[in-house]
Amino acid sequence: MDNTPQGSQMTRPVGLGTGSALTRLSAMHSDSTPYDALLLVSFGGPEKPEDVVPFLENVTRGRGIPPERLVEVGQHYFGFGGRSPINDQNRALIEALQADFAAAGLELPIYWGNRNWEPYLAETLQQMADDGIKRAACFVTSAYSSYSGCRQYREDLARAVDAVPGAPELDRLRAYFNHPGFIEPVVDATLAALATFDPSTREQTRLVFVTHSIPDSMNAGSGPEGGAYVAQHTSAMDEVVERVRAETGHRYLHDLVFCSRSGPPQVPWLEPDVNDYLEEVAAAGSAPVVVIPFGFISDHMEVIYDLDTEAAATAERLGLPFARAATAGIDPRFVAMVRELVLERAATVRGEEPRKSAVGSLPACWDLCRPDCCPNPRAPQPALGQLG
Ligand SMILES: CC1=C(CCC(=O)O)c2cc3nc(cc4[nH]c(cc5[nH]c(cc1n2)c(C)c5CCC(=O)O)c(CCC(=O)O)c4C)C(CCC(=O)O)=C3C
Ligand SMILES: [Fe+2]
Repeated sequence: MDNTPQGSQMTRPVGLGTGSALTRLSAMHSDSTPYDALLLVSFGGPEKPEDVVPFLENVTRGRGIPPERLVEVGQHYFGFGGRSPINDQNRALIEALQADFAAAGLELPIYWGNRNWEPYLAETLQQMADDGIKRAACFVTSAYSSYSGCRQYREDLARAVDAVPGAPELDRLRAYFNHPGFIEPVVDATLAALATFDPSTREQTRLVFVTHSIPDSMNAGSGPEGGAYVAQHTSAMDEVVERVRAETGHRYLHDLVFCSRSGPPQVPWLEPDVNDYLEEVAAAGSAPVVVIPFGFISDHMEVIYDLDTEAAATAERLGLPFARAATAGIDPRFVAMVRELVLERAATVRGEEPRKSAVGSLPACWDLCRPDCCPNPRAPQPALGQLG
């Protein structure tokens, strides 16, 4: 599949020396009509110890998480001073996006709202309404399709719109697990992690692709045909492995594994858990491991606790050389991807047929979800961004 990035960097006439042509081109490639804002939609996290319990209550309301699991997860947060890294990472992403937009001549204010912590989505929509925002594109900080990463955010948005008279119209941008702006930073992070290992044994390394576990049933219901969560991760993983092969000349052994399982033990969730997987690697004769948290776009608590703390300790105990690949974070390619997604969707809404960048075995994701896609595991609720 063609993977040339779309956008101004390709068509900019370098060295033509005609300021007006440059200006015209950049304006043409930065037409975000009909959007007058971008809304960053995220999970939210606690910022101080007193926030931890109310945050966890928000996350788990009515979800049947056993109390002992909540105590355990609370400890993860308290271990880091009661502060999740996620809000600061979203602040950094917004700053990077503002700089990227400005450099591209895109004048679009950026707002931020969360599911589980301040700033809550409804407060932000109120601010947007007060500022006269009429229609906004929504970038969700989850790259893959599942109830938790897709529909639940669309339900959150529908509820917030409902609560705010005069709220702007909202379009959720497509899932981006296979956008080159996401895949390329993961490839480079994997290469950088591999480079920390001794060249003489480097090719024995296992690439351990890690994402958030979800219930098997949630995976089965994800996407229009079901199974999209695992299918999208598998496709992204295969693409990264192939690009690493192209760079290094070696096709590394690799697997898709999971972290952060919660929920009652009798309910099956996606496996293997990363720690169990490392045990298997050790039992099979040991190998260096590069842990690649490609299910997360930045270093969330799952990454700094479940991987950097827990899985790293497991690897150490087992004597496996361990390196953790960086997340996309504010890599300039990832930041530019957000801009491309806004402009792509804006063009689609205007009735144009923009090129939709996607790499690997799956096409670019759909803009609007089918009503039966990623169903709510409890009871159906109104959700934004679907067909019909
Ligand atoms: C697919 C997925 C993503 C990726 C998509 C996305 O990014 O949205 C994600 C992200 C996140 N999950 C997060 C935190 C938590 N998730 C929990 C619980 C759960 N997650 C689930 C799934 C996912 N979660 C599920 C099926 C549950 C069971 C309860 C339920 O059905 O909803 C719990 C409860 C305690 C526990 O059991 O772990 C916590 C505290 C944070 C913040 C981290 C930080 O502070 O940096 C982030 C970014
Ligand atoms: Fe979660």
